[in-house]
Amino acid sequence: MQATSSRHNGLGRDILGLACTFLACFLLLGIVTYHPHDPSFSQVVSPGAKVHNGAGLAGAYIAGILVDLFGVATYVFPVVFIVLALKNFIHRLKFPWWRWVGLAVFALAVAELSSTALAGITIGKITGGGFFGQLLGEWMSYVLGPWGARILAVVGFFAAVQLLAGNIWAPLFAPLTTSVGDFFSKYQERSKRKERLKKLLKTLEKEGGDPTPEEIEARLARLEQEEQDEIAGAESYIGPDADQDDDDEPHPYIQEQGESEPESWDNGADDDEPMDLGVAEPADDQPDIISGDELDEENYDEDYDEDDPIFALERLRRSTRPEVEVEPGVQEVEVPWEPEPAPQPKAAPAPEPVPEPMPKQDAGDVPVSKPRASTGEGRDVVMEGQIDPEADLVREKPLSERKLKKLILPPKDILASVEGDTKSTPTEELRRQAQALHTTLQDFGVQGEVSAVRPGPVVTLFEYKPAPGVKISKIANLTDDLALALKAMAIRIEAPIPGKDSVGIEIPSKYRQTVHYREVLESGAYAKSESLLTLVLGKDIEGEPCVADLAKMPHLLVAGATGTGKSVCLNALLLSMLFKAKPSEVKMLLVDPKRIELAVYADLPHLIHPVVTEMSHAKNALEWAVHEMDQRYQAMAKLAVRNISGYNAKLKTLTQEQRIALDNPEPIPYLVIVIDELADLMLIAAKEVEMSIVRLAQLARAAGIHMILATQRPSVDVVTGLIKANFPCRISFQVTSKHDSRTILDTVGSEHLLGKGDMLFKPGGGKLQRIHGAFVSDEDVASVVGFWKSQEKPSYSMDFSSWSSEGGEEGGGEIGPGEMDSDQKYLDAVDFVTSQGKASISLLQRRFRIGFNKAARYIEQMEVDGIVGPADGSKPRPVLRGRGE
Ligand SMILES: Nc1ncnc2c1ncn2[C@@H]1O[C@H](COP(=O)(O)OP(=O)(O)OP(=O)(O)O)[C@@H](O)[C@H]1O
Repeated sequence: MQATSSRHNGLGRDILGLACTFLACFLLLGIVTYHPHDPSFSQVVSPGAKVHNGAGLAGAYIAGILVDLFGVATYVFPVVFIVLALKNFIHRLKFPWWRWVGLAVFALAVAELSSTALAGITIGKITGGGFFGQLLGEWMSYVLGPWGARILAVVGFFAAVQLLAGNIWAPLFAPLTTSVGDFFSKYQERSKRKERLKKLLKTLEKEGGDPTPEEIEARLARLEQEEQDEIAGAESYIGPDADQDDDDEPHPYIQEQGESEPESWDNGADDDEPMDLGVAEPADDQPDIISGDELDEENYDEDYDEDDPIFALERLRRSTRPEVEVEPGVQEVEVPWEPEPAPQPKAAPAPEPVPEPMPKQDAGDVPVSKPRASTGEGRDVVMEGQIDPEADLVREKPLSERKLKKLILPPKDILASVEGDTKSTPTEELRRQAQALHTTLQDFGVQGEVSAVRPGPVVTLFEYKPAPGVKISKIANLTDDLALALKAMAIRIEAPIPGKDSVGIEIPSKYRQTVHYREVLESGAYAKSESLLTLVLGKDIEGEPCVADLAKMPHLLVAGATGTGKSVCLNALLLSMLFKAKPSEVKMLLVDPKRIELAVYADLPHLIHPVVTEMSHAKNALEWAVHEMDQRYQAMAKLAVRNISGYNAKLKTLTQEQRIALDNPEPIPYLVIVIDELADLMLIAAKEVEMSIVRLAQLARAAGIHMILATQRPSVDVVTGLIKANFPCRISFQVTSKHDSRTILDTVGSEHLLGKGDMLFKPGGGKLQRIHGAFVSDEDVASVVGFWKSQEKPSYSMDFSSWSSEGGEEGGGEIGPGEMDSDQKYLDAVDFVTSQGKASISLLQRRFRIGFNKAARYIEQMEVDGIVGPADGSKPRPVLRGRGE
């Protein structure tokens, strides 16, 4: 039936492919051996005259008519048939419509050009553009003029080549655009420096005194550093400039992620480290701009400009320079900003609060770093040529240095290669099963016929069309009887199949195939999905890859009996995000009461907190998430946007002044909260946990916060009605009873699943879908996590052990004047805001790496102490006095 028809299809395609191959060869032969003296439709030769064409009389006639009509462009015709032949032979070969358009435009452009601009051009024995070329040329010259027509034809030619061959021009012009870009950025930097120096000289003039050139240079360097700090402060999350964003675009040939870079605000560096930006740029650029090369004797004389402050400084330097012969190298050393290229200057933030330093051998522990027997290739965690060939070296380097490297997404081949599991049930066996099914149903008094058989990787779907008058509930109730009669482990009946007049009977296949995670990851479904939160689920019963978008769900509940594939599924879901999103785009909060299931994710840079294993901390974590959601809503309200994508998009359009006026808003990454065992969490504080989860589930979508909850106890005290009402998307693995299935999916069915990742997926509002979960091994998980760890350390911004007390104190009790005088950090914060002349919560959060509550308390205390003024909307507060004044 189905199999037979697909075999017929395959045969038909093969025959068509052969026919196209013949036509391609025949045409090519006819065209290449075309001779103008051969007979054709437009030329009669005397009978018995010799035919020169290699394809005989037929070739002569066909080539003749084609050459008359298309001239040189005739050569395109064999190509058309070659493509058609390949398309029939190679099913996966894609030749989309725009390539056909490209081919047509190419032929027209060639025909036009060979009858006008390149008239007289001969390829083989074919000359000119034929009838159509001539017609097109004349018409275009009439409409656009001769030159206009030529330009359009040339542009058409190049456009056609681009359509056919992809973007080949960009790499060709890349060196040119880069050098032009470099030239302009150097020019810009130089002008900025001139401005700065002008201002400084004016200030110095006002101040009086007689500074030495070295002092001037030192002040200039300081000034520059301060400016960079300011910019870095403002852009600490966004990144210094658009260029860096562009740099982050993955290489199209390394990683097919054009598909997955919707938000370009990420600069690839650690967003929480403003000073890195300062360190990143000047090391190379500063000496270029001022010292050594540019101000040496030659340049000085050559580019001399009376008004140029740089030369004014050099004049001063020369006038005060001691008359001593100085070696050129020594002079370089004396330039005051030389020791500062990689400074940790005064505005540098406090060191990152990384609670547990990453053990050196972390990434080395990853088994994948060893060569794989299956592929025969080494699969180092850091792929050769993509980050650094020597992974160890990368790990040894200081963090700041590594941040300068761009973060790249893991390549898909970091996963173990999969071997095609192609053993499928023989057609004979399928026929026998269909017959047995038919007979058994007849035995139970159900009339009808098997209308289609669809074999899949794990189960085979038999479509059964009941005779008129048969109640489908009668078939649905026969599940166990059919399983017995067909000697099947478990049978699931879908009655009816949506949109069909049949009932689906799913019987386990004789040979169960494993759905490998890599297969689905490499499928078009995953590649095409642009969401950073695309989740790989597995394959449907017909073997089609299935992915889902967590951002749309917007939360997911996963339940199933123990040992049925939940942990593997969670790993697959987490990995799906790690293949698309950088730490600055998606943050994760993992809660793992069992302590071992998610332990492999420790030190993943996407984490905002080490994997939470203490349930009291997990409760705090959920409360924090609610608080974070409120903060995000406030931030979005400030920019008058409705969700985080709007927020991040609007941020990019803000000017520097607007940003400062809005208190330096920062881009908001997605936050994905994964709880591996909800039951354990509900045990300690069911009401509070439920309240937090429900609140998040109801509101967090717009704020970019999404939850994945897993449980092996799908009882009503864990998966409560309130939680269920707010989690429309659910996955159920095999469960032990109908009752559990109802608790999870509101319907029966998951008790008939086969375990080992076999699941029922309930999309929000949609029909239940049976999916065979993708299998991902622990080694693969470790490889991907190791890949990220080798690029960046986590920067934990939260501590849930102290969050509760911090939150508890918020707004609680009056703070007396001077109450915090013994808190050194508070005193530092006062000094800091005094030096800045303004104060805001986010400024303190960034500068001192403290939580929102603490920063808010500091600001409140400063207001009580009379150091800062009252709040004025979203503007920073003014500083009224310094400490001790
Ligand atoms: N998609 C899959 N394909 C093939 N086998 C799978 C798949 N998912 C899980 N398995 C098999 O099932 C076993 C149990 O899976 P897993 O550990 O994920 O179950 P679990 O539901 O998390 O169990 P527990 O609740 O006890 O932790 C795995 O060791 C694996 O061999």
